[in-house]
Amino acid sequence: MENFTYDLIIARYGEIGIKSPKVRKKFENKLVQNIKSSLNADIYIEDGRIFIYPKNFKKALKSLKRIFGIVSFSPAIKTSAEFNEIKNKLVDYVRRLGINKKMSFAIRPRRVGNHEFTSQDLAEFAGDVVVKETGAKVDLDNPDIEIFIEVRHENSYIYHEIVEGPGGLPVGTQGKVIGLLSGGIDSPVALYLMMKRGCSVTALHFDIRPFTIDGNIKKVKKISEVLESYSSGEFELLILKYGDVLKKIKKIAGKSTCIVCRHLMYKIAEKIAKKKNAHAIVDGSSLGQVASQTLPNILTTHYGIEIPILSPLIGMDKTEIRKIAEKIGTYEISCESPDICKAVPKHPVTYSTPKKLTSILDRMDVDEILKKY
Ligand SMILES: Nc1ncnc2c1ncn2[C@@H]1O[C@H](COP(=O)(O)OP(=O)(O)OP(=O)(O)O)[C@@H](O)[C@H]1O
Repeated sequence: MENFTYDLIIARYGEIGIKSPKVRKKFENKLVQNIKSSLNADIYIEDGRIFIYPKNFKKALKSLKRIFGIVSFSPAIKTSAEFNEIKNKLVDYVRRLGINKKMSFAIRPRRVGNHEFTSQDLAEFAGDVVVKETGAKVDLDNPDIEIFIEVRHENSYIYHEIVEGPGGLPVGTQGKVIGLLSGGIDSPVALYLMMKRGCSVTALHFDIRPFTIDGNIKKVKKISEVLESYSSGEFELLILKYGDVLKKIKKIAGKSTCIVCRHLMYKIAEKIAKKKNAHAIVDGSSLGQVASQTLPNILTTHYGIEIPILSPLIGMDKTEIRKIAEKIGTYEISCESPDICKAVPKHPVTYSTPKKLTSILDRMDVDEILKKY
């Protein structure tokens, strides 16, 4: 690909295409806006394809892998729908690709609009051009290389690569969530998955020092930078001091420290959700992974919270979560230093109840705590 100069990138979207025309238009516009916020380019949408003319090609190819909503894309050259012009460009293209007589190829034609030829005519013509130019053999079932020629109205596009995009929905089309972001492996993955489903994210990190090491904040900031690179500019990180609150919780809650700690994090997140116009809280809980993540504890920690608490990792095991973390680039950062909370009791409760939680909260001035956030 390095030897090539292309004219444009053709990007495809998936799920947006099956929406009603009104929703589709809205999502398409958001996708274009997100692409524009990530790269400097002229962009057009036509017949369910996005035509991107970037100022910096290399950077654009890298950026498109991180824009949700894009299913795949292809760097392409453009010419008219005239067979002679297609021939000239195609000859140049297969030369640069280095196709030779030992290789096999297939032409994959596509046609949109009214033309005097069919897709089959186009494939036969183009196949002939390539055979004459290179001596390569046609193999439609298992070719060494596929050459795509799309004729769209008065233009044609030639390409040979289909690069996988991240899929999902454009960030911002599904509103905003408050994401609880620790320095661990799980929560960055949870937030990534919600961005992939179209949510913009305000990430909250509760700074629990002195119950953790100083390096944790630096780690959270680094993780946030990675997450931000997938967000098309719709990500922010808020770091909230929580050490003094945790001190109080530990003193009063004893074995239930983790339950009360998580519940108050949700309470604070709920308050911030109202301020930020967010519609849900997201965390990285995965059922049974640690003591606070049993079903009774989940019920208790969620008690009295009036907006949904979403846990996209709830049914995943550690290996699955780790794989995604590696793929998106947060795993190594999360592993840089251990993310241990020194407030965790020796024997944390695994079966708590809302009644028990309420009795502990009654002994704390929760309103006073919430006022600070
Ligand atoms: N200090 C924190 N700030 C913000 N959110 C937190 C914090 N600690 C925990 N959370 C949230 O609570 C979830 C469960 O945390 P817990 O420590 O019980 O499990 P974990 O498996 O270690 O999670 P992670 O790998 O995300 O740290 C986290 O995934 C995260 O969403």
